[in-house]
Amino acid sequence: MQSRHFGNIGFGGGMADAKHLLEIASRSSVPVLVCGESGTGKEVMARKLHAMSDRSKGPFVAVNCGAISPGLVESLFEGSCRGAYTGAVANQLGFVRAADHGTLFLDEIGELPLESQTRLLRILQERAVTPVGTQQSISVDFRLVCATHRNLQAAVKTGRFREDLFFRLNVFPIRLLPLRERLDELRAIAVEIWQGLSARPLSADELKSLCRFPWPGNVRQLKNVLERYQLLQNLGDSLEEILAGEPWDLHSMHASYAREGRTVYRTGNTPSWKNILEVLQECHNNKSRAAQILGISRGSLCYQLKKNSVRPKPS
Ligand SMILES: Nc1ncnc2c1ncn2[C@@H]1O[C@H](COP(=O)(O)OP(=O)(O)OP(=O)(O)O)[C@@H](O)[C@H]1O
Repeated sequence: MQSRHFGNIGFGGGMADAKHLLEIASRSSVPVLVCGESGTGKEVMARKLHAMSDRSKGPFVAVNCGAISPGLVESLFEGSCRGAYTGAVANQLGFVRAADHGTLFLDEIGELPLESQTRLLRILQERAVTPVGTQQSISVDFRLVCATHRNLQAAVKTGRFREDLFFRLNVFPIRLLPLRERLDELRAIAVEIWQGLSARPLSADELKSLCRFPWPGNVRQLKNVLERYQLLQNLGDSLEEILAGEPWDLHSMHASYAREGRTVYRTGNTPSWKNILEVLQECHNNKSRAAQILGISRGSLCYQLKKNSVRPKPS
């Protein structure tokens, strides 16, 4: 369980639309579900929502549901009294009561085992907990914010997530787009992060370099790169060099883009030979589709294939 102060991360960078939604959500205590790929800033959102709400003076309790073992859910959420089970040497408040008059942030809610989902549903319905080892039901006043990188609706369809719980959580959904889909906002986010690292502003060339990459790791990856750059620039490393050394795991991104029929490289840069081969494989050698994903014409793709003397094998 963590209960941390809200850092100095603001909304300057690329969160204007989300800020508008947060302003609406902050005026009430309705449950909020923040969806988005890993690193898009879901926890940042949740903390900001708490800070903007009239619960800001209360606690913000963040729980990573993916890290809880099913056997401990009951006591971790509802608390326990001393002696309730072997090893219970002291009373435990539990996550829910720790968030009393504040916000309970359940990160990776899609990872919560089914059995634990039932328990959470009951807590939400009753707005109360019963600590392990007691018969006493204790009312709690908390605001619930959940986050997930999973498609919970799909998880409901496959029976992996309870439908009734989904509807309880999905009252006010906010979707954070991957950074590659808000490249126009990338500059603002980069400037904001960089301001916290250096007194020197980022140059136009540096910003241009940052915009050339698709950032599969989203804002987290951008932040890591900028932090590394801030440390290494004094040793003579250029931003280009640091970017070139990044492990760009584009594979999963290509796969999802191929399914959705969208383009990976929107910034006009020429894809590398390795990327061309990966995308072709992903598209089962459908050249039109591969060209679309790569953001180049079919003719350019055929030229590249010819130049490298490769004939895609029939799939
Ligand atoms: N708008 C932003 N401005 C500055 N930094 C940001 C912004 N959004 C996210 N970050 C930074 O990016 C990193 C990842 O953010 P966060 O943990 O909120 O993402 P997440 O979507 O919750 O990730 P995960 O799903 O992996 O838990 C953090 O270091 C955070 O400070």
